[in-house]
Amino acid sequence: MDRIRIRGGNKLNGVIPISGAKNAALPLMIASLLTSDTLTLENVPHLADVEQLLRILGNHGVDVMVNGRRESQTESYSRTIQFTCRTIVDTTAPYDLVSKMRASFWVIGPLLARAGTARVSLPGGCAIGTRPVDLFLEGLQALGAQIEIDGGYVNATAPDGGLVGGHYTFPKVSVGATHVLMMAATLANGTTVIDNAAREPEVVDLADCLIAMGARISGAGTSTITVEGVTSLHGARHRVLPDRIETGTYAMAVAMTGGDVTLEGTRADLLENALDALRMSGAEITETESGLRVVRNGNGIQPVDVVTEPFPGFPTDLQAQFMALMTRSSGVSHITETIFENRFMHVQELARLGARISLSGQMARIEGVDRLRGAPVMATDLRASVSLVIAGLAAEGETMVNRVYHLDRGFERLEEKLTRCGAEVERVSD
Ligand SMILES: CC(=O)N[C@H]1[C@@H](OP(=O)(O)OP(=O)(O)OC[C@H]2O[C@@H](n3ccc(=O)[nH]c3=O)[C@H](O)[C@@H]2O)O[C@H](CO)[C@@H](O)[C@@H]1O
Ligand SMILES: C=C(OP(=O)(O)O)C(=O)O
Repeated sequence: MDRIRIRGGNKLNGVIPISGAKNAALPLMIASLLTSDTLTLENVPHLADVEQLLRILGNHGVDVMVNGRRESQTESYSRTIQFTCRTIVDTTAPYDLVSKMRASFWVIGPLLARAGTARVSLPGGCAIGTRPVDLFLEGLQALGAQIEIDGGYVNATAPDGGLVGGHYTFPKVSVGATHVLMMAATLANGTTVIDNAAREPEVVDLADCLIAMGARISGAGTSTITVEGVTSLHGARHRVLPDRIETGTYAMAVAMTGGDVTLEGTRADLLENALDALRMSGAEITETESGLRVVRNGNGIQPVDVVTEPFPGFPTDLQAQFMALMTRSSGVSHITETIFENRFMHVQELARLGARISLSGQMARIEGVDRLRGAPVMATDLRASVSLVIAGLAAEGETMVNRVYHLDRGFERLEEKLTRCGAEVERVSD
């Protein structure tokens, strides 16, 4: 099981290429099920979750051709991948595949829309919460789907003539359920209106791709999305959105260590509230032609209170990373997690490095300390793992982050990207 060894104390200076977004690539890949033509995706990141989804899509009959190229170490590894699903050969998504990667549950929408039937394993929860799928099922029922749950599987059937356009208002914002409902609605008979839809940039990216495939969608990025069903979709070529969570993560790493780093291939509008919080903490962030320049020299880290919210609020996927930054602030800060019920597992690991954090329900109180000291720590989930790396970069001595398979789900070539900027970070394989 791989580990990551960090020797802290170095500033970060240089350039970090930002990869395609995991949370955009996954729904885009699943959209390939909606057409018998070829969907070509550019800038697909090399991530464990992407590789797992390739296996799942292959199980449904998607042919995959990777003609990206592995460039020198100084260039991004982004790949161009072609997906062709001439026929859906299997409408079952089995437990042993779905349980490994929650977003694979999202195939239920395209399977229903194109094949009229789907048997998809319930994904089960994960470290950060139970993560039910009730909103997915309610939304699909609003399009006429018959749903029953049996033996841990969702059995879904569309009406004989196919799904029917409907109106569904989400009682709470769900990114995945918005993706799924939007994809299913593209091939429904009639018009679908989705209210209280997720506004994340990844939803807009998926809508842009679906429109390129011939879908009729308006309102993506707002709370109301309208989809006018069509009889079929055709192939397209689409470039995966830059990863805003990776962007925010590395910006927080620079804010933590001090230094001057340009994050290449990303955009400020992807981060909204998170950028505001970073600037309030004392980081100088400016837009450049190639991306974002992050500088923190001299002045310390200011305490900042944040509350996680759906986009454009502060993203829950940056909560752990921001907490790591706040452990070295000059005062007391508060972080409130409103999206997931169990997303503070990094707290006890940060405490092993000397952080002073107390929890009261969904709120963490962080009292900044003058120094962190390296120690062995355990990654518990994807974003918690990288918060330990950020803390290790500023800790005195050596920090060993165990169970980095969590990290490999969502961060491409992290050690290389940090080492290029002066960090002492290496992967240790047992
Ligand atoms: C692959 C991907 O894009 N993952 C992201 C996606 O996850 P995901 O789409 O799973 O997260 P959701 O936006 O659906 O979850 C938001 C909240 O709604 C709840 N919920 C969701 C669905 C449902 O049917 N019932 C229900 O109660 C969840 O448990 C959670 O408490 O959005 C999350 C919130 O921005 C991010 O943290 C994840 O990184
Ligand atoms: C929670 C995350 O992903 P997933 O929904 O795939 O678990 C994440 O990207 O932080």
